[in-house]
Amino acid sequence: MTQLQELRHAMARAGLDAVWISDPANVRAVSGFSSGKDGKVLVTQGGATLYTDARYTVQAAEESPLDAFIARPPATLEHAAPGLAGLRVGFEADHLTVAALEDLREHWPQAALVAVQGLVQSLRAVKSSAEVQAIRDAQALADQVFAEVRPLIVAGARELDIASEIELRLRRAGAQSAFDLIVASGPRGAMPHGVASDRVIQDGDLVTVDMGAQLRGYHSDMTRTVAVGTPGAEMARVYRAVLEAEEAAVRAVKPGVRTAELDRLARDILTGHGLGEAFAHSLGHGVGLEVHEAPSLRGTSDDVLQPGMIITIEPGAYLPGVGGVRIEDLVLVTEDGHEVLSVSPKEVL
Ligand SMILES: CSCC[C@H](N)C(=O)N[C@@H](C)C(=O)N[C@@H](C)C(=O)O
Repeated sequence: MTQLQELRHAMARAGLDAVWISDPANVRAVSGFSSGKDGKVLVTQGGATLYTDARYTVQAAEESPLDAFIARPPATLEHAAPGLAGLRVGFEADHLTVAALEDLREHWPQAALVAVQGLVQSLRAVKSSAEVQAIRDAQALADQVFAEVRPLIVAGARELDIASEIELRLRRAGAQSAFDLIVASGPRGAMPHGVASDRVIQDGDLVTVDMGAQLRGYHSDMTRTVAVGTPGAEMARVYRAVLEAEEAAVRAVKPGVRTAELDRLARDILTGHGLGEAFAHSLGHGVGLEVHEAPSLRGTSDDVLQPGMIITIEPGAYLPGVGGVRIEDLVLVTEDGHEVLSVSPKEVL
């Protein structure tokens, strides 16, 4: 079943006649149009139209099988209005701005507008084989770039030097960085999202490198924490604890497992090492057209793993004023278990 067919089933279950898709990743998912931020899609039970403007006439025809209507608002909304009279039309409440909702109300006075959340996102959680290949390729590139850059992570280098080397190599390979590169050394490692700064790496530092490639619209995500010289005994102990939690959670990945249970498993191990409070975020998330997407591996999540999901497993421990460790793998849920897509070696400390 195509994503559009699945969406129509989901719409019927939600009692919707139509849905107005404005989230860029969702626009891309249902239409194939890669400039999702400059496009919208109206899906009804009988049709689907991509709305974009004249900058994208050629691109829309090349990328999307959907009928395209080339105009800017309000002409786009006026074009859609007659077909929506008397219908229940969903809009993406987690993306549409209040101003854009007012526009819909003004131009579609005869439609019943219904706030929906996660309608398309939930369909994106299970990847097609083409999507799995795209993410596999993005991760393979990230692994290759990490291997090239690892020797440059030495005392005297700046975090920014490492980040710019990674970005340059990704760019040269036709990709780009999936997010602002995290290179957090020494005490800066206590910031889970410590983007690269001008700090000079010191002998004895642990350095957390969290990087991903964006290739053909799909993302990868991986973290390695590496040692420069010999780290102190306390941070080496923290590293081993995080590695133990990470490996245990990866081993437990298989269809049918509740993601909240995985988070609990990793958290319990860190708690056993006195690091429960230091694990300041969720165990992981799905990865695809966005770096963070469904499923969520948060302790409060109701998500259950299914074959075809691609998730991260990334426990961490962050000690303010001292440093931090995160180790993250990108994992494909398979029919009978899992496959780890990230192959960069993990240090043994
Ligand atoms: C700004 S994208 C950062 C990507 C990074 N690999 C990452 O996912 N970091 C996690 C610590 C994170 O942000 N987790 C989220 C899902 C959370 O726990 O809320």
